[in-house]
Amino acid sequence: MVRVKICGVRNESDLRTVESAGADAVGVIADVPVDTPREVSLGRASELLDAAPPFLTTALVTMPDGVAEAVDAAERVAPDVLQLHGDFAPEELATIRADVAADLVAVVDAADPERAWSVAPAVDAVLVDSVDESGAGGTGETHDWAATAEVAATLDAPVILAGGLTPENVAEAAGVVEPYAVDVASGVERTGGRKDRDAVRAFVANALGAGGDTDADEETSGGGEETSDADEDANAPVEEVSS
Ligand SMILES: O=C(O)c1ccccc1NCC(=O)[C@H](O)[C@H](O)COP(=O)(O)O
Repeated sequence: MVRVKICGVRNESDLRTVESAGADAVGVIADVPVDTPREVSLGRASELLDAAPPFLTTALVTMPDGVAEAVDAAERVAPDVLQLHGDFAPEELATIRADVAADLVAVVDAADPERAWSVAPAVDAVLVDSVDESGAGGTGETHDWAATAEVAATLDAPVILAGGLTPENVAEAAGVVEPYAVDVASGVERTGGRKDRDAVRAFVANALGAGGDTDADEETSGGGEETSDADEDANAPVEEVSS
C-alpha cells in the first residue's frame, strides 16, 4: 500500500488535519532560498514537528547551502526524515546521512532520472519531483509518470512521487508509478499555504484507494460524523487560523 506525505504544514490546526486524515507523514518546509507561502523558520519547524503524535512520521524539508548547514538544520529540528532539495553530490549525501539521526531523502528532478541512480546508494529514499530551475519543489506541476515508473521499478531505493498531485489525479499517478509513497503540497491547499481539510482527506483516501470506506471519506461527503475541535479549526476562515 502506498504511503502518503502531506507537505508544507505551517500551523497546529493543519497538523491535526493531516493526522486525522490518516496520512503517514507530515512535512514542514524551512530554510529554502525561494519565495513560498509554505516556509517557516527552523525554530517553528521544530515546534511543529514536536507537536506531531508518535506514529506520524515527521519530515524537515530544506534546501541548505552545504553539508554543515544540512546537518545543523537536522540537529535543530530533530525530524524523523530529512528531505534535501539542491544539487548535493552523492558523497555529500553520504556524509550527511552518516552525521544525522534522521533518515535521508534526496530530491531529484523528474527530468533528470540519471541523478536518481547516482544518489540512491547514499540515501534512504529518492523523491522524484517536478522541481523548478533552482531545485525547489511546490511547483504544482506534474511530470511524465511513465518515465518515473521506470525509475521506481529499477531503483534500489524507495521512490516517493511528487509534483502536481491532487485528490483527483493521485490514484491514477500511484497506479502508473507504483511508488513507495506519494507527496503533495500545493494540491491540497487553500490560499496562503493553508491546508484544505476536505482536500487533504480526499487526497489520503484516494491515494490509499479506500473509496468511500474510511471515516475521512464519510466526513468529506457529509457522512454526519462529528468533527473534532482541530477539524473545526481547520475549517475556520483563513484569517482565523493561527500560523
Ligand atoms: O512546497 C514548497 O513550496 C517547496 C519549496 C522549496 C523546496 C521544497 C518545497 N516543497 C517540497 C515538497 O515536498 C512538496 O510536497 C513537493 O515539491 C510537491 O509539491 P506540489 O507540486 O505543490 O504538490
